Amino acid sequence: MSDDLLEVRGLTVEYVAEGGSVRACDDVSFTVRRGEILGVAGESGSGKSTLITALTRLERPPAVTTAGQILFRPHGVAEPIDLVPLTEKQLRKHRWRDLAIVMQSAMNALNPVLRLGAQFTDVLRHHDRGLGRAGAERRTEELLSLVGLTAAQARSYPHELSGGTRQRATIALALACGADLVVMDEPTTAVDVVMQRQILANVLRLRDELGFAVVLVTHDLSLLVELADRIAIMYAGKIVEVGTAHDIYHRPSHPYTAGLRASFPPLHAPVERLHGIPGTPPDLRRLPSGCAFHPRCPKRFEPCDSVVPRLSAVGDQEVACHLHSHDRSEVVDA
Ligand SMILES: Nc1ncnc2c1ncn2[C@@H]1O[C@H](COP(=O)(O)OP(=O)(O)OP(=O)(O)O)[C@@H](O)[C@H]1O
Repeated sequence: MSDDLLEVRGLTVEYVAEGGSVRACDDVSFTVRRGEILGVAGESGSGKSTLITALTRLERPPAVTTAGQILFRPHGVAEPIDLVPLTEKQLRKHRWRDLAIVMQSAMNALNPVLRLGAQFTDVLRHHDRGLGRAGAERRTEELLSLVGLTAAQARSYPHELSGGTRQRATIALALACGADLVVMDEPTTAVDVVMQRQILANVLRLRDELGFAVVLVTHDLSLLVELADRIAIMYAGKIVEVGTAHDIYHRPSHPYTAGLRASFPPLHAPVERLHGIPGTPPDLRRLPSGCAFHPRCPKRFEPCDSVVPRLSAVGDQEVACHLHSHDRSEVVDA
């Protein structure tokens, strides 16, 4: 069986409006291996949430996927499934069981009028018709204990629980059906830093135990460096660099990655001075010519304002930057 669980090819998502469309995800390609944690980072507006909602086929108008493939290879399936053309009914077969989602706010995922335990047993029994009530309750307890919650908490309504507890419950719910891929969009923004660390440490432990892969979106690069195996950096709707968490942190190749890294506190050293990236991300309706980052880039040179750099391999990383173009003639001729 292929090691690649997910292979995204040329995914393009546009927000369609009368005055013109905005391409918030532009020809995005990457892979997610079985059991790996792939982080996606970038400033606000870079297209992270757009990518995630398209990936899980949850985008709604005005967002439209206009090109690309999302090839998914869940367990027990011989040929990869392209999620892009599937109908909602076809997708339902994969949701929870193969592909689970943890959204920014746990309140959106949990039904406010159902006790926590009932939501778990509903999901479990929907996906396993042979599972009796007692079996579903036992499994619910197991799942809640995985994230440190008690059977007593299963009898609570979501509003009776703290934000952190609700978010842990959402993660347990996402794991209820043994999904191969769990997609998380800023899963801990609603909770304090201590709880954030606890929740993410839980995700890491569960991943080691259960072997699911995670696509984790956050603007917090230092958090990803601690948690992710590989990191994809987005800027203006494009992936500009992908590499191991170690390389992204210690040897960033794209000047944007280097700037993003410098704007976060060091992992294990006192904070001295943080250097932000000058300027702001571009308005996607009026993208700069060439590399979208060039107006903010300290290393720009002659091709940068006229030629869009392509994502290409540089050692173990992939980088879209003219500084790393193998073939400068390609840059000059284009
Ligand atoms: N509903 C919408 N209608 C039109 N354009 C939108 C809409 N939502 C997002 N966009 C456009 O897509 C861009 C990317 O937005 P997206 O939410 O995917 O970015 P993000 O990286 O997730 O940002 P954040 O970290 O703030 O959530 C925005 O800058 C905006 O131009």
